Amino acid sequence: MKDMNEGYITPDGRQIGGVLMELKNITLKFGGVTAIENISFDIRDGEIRAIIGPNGAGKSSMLNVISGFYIPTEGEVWFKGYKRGPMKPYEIARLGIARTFQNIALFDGMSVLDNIMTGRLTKMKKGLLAQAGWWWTGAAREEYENRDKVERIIDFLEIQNIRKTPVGRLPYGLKKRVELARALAAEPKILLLDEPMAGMNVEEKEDMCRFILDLNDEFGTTIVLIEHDMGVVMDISDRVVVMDYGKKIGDGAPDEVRNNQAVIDAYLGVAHD
Ligand SMILES: Nc1ncnc2c1ncn2[C@@H]1O[C@H](COP(=O)(O)OP(=O)(O)OP(=O)(O)O)[C@@H](O)[C@H]1O
Repeated sequence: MKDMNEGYITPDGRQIGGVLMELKNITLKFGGVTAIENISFDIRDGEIRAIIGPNGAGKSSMLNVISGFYIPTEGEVWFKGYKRGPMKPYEIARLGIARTFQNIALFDGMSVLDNIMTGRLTKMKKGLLAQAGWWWTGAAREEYENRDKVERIIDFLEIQNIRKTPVGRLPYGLKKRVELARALAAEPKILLLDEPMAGMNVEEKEDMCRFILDLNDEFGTTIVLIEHDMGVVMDISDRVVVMDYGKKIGDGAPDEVRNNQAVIDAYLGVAHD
């Protein structure tokens, strides 16, 4: 990879920009357990960045540090050139960070459309009083705009035909797609995907891969994903961070990481010294 301060061009010809988020010497401890030990890496504008590693390596913990949900025990997180302090969930969303979860977190009784609309809550500027006088105060226009954005996402993810269906009735793969739609509704700068293909069949995985690549392309969204399916990771990621026992053991383009001996050993379960 070339001069990282200037960004870089991917093998498929996409221009990746400057540093969007920098994680500096991150350590995270839960009592006596060190989930992350002194890890540094950056996330660049427009990049698809994967975090991989065996079970218990610390990947979810790292995603929670990136999202601002966990405050690291040591180290700093810089986002868009500013050092980030403790934040409330709505502040995280307003900063432009959205995520999906390992276990689907949707409202089963609500329609697909209403679930996706909940993803726009942090974008709504008008308060309840304005909603009461919604026509005069501009709340009506805002609602139309919100609906418009949501409809665009529904079209993009090809879920028009289920927009009125309660989420609880959908098969697993479609629920995951609705979760993605809800995260996109917040128009995030960085989208965090925690095992987006887990539990999917081959066809659902192919669809999800296509949507991730397309949304990165169409909306310019930077994506950080944790994924166990190595084929998927190597196919769609620009750069990969590899964790093992809370440490970073590799970082680079898929080909570099694939040929890294420490990574091969970690995946083959070679004993540590
Ligand atoms: N809230 C917590 N309290 C205590 N220990 C935790 C907590 N969260 C994670 N850990 C521990 O931190 C380590 C890293 O866990 P983490 O879930 O981040 O790994 P992971 O790589 O995401 O694993 P998996 O692939 O199985 O999801 C593990 O030893 C785990 O038991």
